[in-house]
Amino acid sequence: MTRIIDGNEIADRITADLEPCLETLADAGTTPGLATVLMSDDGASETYVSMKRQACNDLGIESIHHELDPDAPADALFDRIDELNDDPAVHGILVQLPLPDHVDRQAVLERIDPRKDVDGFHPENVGRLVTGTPRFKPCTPHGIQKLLEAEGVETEGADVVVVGRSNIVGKPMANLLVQKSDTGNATVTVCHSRTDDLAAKTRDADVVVAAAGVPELIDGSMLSPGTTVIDVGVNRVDVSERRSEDSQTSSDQSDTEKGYELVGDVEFESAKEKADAITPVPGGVGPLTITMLLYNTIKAASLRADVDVSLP
Ligand SMILES: Nc1nc2c(c(=O)[nH]1)N[C@@H](CN(C=O)c1ccc(C(=O)N[C@@H](CCC(=O)O)C(=O)O)cc1)CN2
Repeated sequence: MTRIIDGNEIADRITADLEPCLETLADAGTTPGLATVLMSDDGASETYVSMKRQACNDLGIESIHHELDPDAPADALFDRIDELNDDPAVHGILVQLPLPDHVDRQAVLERIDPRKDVDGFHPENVGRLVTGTPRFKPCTPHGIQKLLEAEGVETEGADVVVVGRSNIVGKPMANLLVQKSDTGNATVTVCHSRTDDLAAKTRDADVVVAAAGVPELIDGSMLSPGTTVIDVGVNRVDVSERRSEDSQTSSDQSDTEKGYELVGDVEFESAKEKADAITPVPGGVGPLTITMLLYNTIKAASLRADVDVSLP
């Protein structure tokens, strides 16, 4: 029987375990603060930022929000980051990606004080991750590690295929999984758009992490029985397009109202027939991404205050 992994439930458990960390910090006179910066009018980015702010408010992390016009010059964003770097109430800074084309993303990420880089994207933090001394693990791959751990999926000696080589998910995921650690020790293959015979690679895997950003790239025919399938894709697909593509696909009422449907990088119905365990979209990896951002913000505050909060 295939296990459908409940990301919301795992995220809720980790969030509950973060509460005592906040109490310890409060006793030391610190309330963690997360600054979110949105320079986009993309609906998905707006949704993710508001989910992050809500999660902060629910847990007791101060949420400080900044919005910049997507047409503003890049310097406006650099100036805002400089202010947030200097603000003692801000422990973590998150610049929501993607950024407008005229803004140099790497320059932005490098402008953030690495001790406030709760995304873990600054080169200093990437270097620390690769060398096995992480400060902030990037939220989505860290969340996937937590999810595999919670589900009892052994990574030691496992063949893991990561599909996608982004700096946000694919590369840090591969790096975390090869580390000498209880949640690592895997043999990792990273596949991407130039990989020859992707299906041959995924069929050999014990665990597939699909993070290519291509709707339903992986289907059941590309998996062997018993695989654990982690779907990172959160693709918004036009409801009318989807209906005409596949008459069997049923969209619910709320999808029709929104005008789009969320589709993973995995074709869920066929993959479910082969997988031992699989994450759904929505309700799989996404909630963990938010929770691990809270985790990193608490870690940033505890490092600054020099207080051991015993993070879960
Ligand atoms: N600065 C960053 N930008 C982006 C990151 C990131 O980690 N840091 N990751 C992605 C998007 N992302 C977070 O920002 C994100 C994506 C999806 C979810 C999520 O919970 N999805 C829900 C469905 C939500 C919906 O209804 O649309 C789910 O899967 O259940 C959270 C965060 C790109 N940018």
